[in-house]
Amino acid sequence: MITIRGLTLKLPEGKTVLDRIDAHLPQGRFVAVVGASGSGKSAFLRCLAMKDRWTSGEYLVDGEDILKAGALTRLKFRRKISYLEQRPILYEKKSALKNVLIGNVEQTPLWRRITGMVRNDDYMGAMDMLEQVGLLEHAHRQAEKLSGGERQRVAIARSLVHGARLLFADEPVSGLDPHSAEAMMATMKKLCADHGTTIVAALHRIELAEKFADEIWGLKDGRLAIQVSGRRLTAVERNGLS
Ligand SMILES: Nc1ncnc2c1ncn2[C@@H]1O[C@H](COP(=O)(O)OP(=O)(O)OP(=O)(O)O)[C@@H](O)[C@H]1O
Repeated sequence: MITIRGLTLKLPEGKTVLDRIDAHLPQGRFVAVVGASGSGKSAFLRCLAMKDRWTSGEYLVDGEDILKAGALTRLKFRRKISYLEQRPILYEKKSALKNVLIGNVEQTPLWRRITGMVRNDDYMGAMDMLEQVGLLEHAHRQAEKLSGGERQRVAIARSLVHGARLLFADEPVSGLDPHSAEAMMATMKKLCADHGTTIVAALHRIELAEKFADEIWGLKDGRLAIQVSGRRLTAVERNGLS
């Protein structure tokens, strides 16, 4: 269980981007973060992924504040989390499988990186991940020949293959056609339900959040204005976010 207490992010010039956010993030949940442009969705995800330094607050992981923990505890936590960019960069000439295997590079000894030799375990792990994101049949297709949705799924597989259990995805379906966006949302939902991965994704489209996410967190001017679970937003809640 992860608990966020009083997460605040202030910019050096004084602007408050995130304002005393409190939330619980249980394992295996698919959380959609919605809100108007500029409400703080990206900043929120970047703070949760520990890419931006919190101005104040507590980030409790199984009861321990990870922001105050020792280097080893922080490192262990960082290994469990992954951050997916809006437009992930893939090695265009390499296959989907190779791209996923590259996710393991940081855990690969130098001599194997140089020789390009892949351990059987890594190969199986990458193929498992491709299967989980529904891309097994495209494992050997070059990245440049994949559709936008397929590329996003390669990126998800790559970000989870090294054992991350917690994925923060910034607008993972932006730029995808409606069908691919739905397929991507279904893939993320399945990763949470079947594999216990916890996913927090920023989304522009509330109807996608309502259809696929377990919880919807609504940001308004850097504050967590709405937290709903298992239901659609009311008209008042929707209007309040815009
Ligand atoms: N490093 C920064 N420097 C200046 N302003 C920033 C910085 N980071 C965030 N902001 C400001 O903080 C607010 C929140 O930005 P953020 O990108 O998190 O919003 P968002 O909800 O993700 O928006 P969008 O949906 O347009 O991507 C915005 O007003 C933005 O301009």
